[in-house]
Amino acid sequence: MVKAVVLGAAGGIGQPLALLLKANPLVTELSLYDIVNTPGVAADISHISTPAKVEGYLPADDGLKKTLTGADIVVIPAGVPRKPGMTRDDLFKINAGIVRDLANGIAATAPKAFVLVISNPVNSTVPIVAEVFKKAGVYDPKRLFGVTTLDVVRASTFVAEIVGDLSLSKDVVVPVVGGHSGVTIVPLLSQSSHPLPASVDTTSLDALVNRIQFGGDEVVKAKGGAGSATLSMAYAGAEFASKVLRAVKGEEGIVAPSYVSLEADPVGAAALTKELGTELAYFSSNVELGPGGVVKINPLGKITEAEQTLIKAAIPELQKNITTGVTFITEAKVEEPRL
Ligand SMILES: NC(=O)c1ccc[n+]([C@@H]2O[C@H](COP(=O)([O-])OP(=O)(O)OC[C@H]3O[C@@H](n4cnc5c(N)ncnc54)[C@H](O)[C@@H]3O)[C@@H](O)[C@H]2O)c1
Ligand SMILES: O=C(O)C[C@H](O)C(=O)O
Repeated sequence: MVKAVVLGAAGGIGQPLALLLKANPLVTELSLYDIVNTPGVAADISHISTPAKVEGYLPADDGLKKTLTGADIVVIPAGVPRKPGMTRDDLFKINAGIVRDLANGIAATAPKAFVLVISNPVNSTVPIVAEVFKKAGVYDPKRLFGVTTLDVVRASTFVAEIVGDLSLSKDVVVPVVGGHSGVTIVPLLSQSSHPLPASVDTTSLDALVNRIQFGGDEVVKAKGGAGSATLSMAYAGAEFASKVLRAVKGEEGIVAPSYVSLEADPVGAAALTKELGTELAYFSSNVELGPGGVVKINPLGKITEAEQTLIKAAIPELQKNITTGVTFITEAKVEEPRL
């Protein structure tokens, strides 16, 4: 029995993600939560002829608690998306509080669930969830993931396009490491399962790296104010959730990049830190998954000088994003009781 939860389930990502989870044979119960429209979304999805039982809740009548009771995996796409001209960090002001409140709900009701954070800026929202869990005394770094799968999906697609055979895109594996925003997104194209054609010169390679780093902006621009990636994100989120669930069920050898706390695997973290040449509390690297979540954080391995330069550029930005997330909780002002 697996109960999956989507928080933010009526949104652009939430609806198709809920649909894909309903279609996942590993999911037996699907609980949907949003501040609007969840009963309608749940009623609609519940008519799909797959086994998962579907419920939808709003905040009233302890809806968050009912949603989360018995949850095994919680995926969070709640929050506002970008409009043209905004960075993901511009979303922090609104999304930090949303993610904090939802994390408090998870800590109280489903502290053992695997938590997959989609809400941006991921580099900061994952530390927010961790700090909330630490405060509540329920933190297990092996169970908390920032979803960076969309970067991996984009890299696979764009490489397949360049190789000239889109039918390969499902098989192309490119590790994308670092974090999930602009320069913190570092594709390791030298480790691509499918090497780039010799015709790809340095200029084209730089353009490809840039497209993977700023693929989100491409969609934001194309949507012209109507939000950011939703459908490709739902696909990516469902893929990553499925990997976590397959690993929980005992399938071995599941590896995927994800933005995790380096506390999840101190041994792997030590090797990674040596490669990075600096200590970071969170980083997205290839992570081996098992029944308890993170089993091993893999090192970067052999990378090119150009990739080393990209990593160097990512580090200060990541440091800043992590501190922003951590201090949002640790330095939060205690609200004065109102008389
Ligand atoms: N990690 C990634 O790769 C990635 C990719 C795409 C988008 N995102 C992020 O995902 C988030 C959602 O994007 P979207 O396009 O689905 O936005 P959206 O506005 O379409 O949907 C967000 C949903 O969250 C709900 N919501 C707001 N506050 C809530 C709360 N307190 N509790 C529960 N639900 C709440 C809204 O009602 C809405 O239905 C954004 O922050 C976006 O930047 C991340
Ligand atoms: O670009 C965005 O704001 C959404 C998401 O993070 C993406 O990469 O598409």
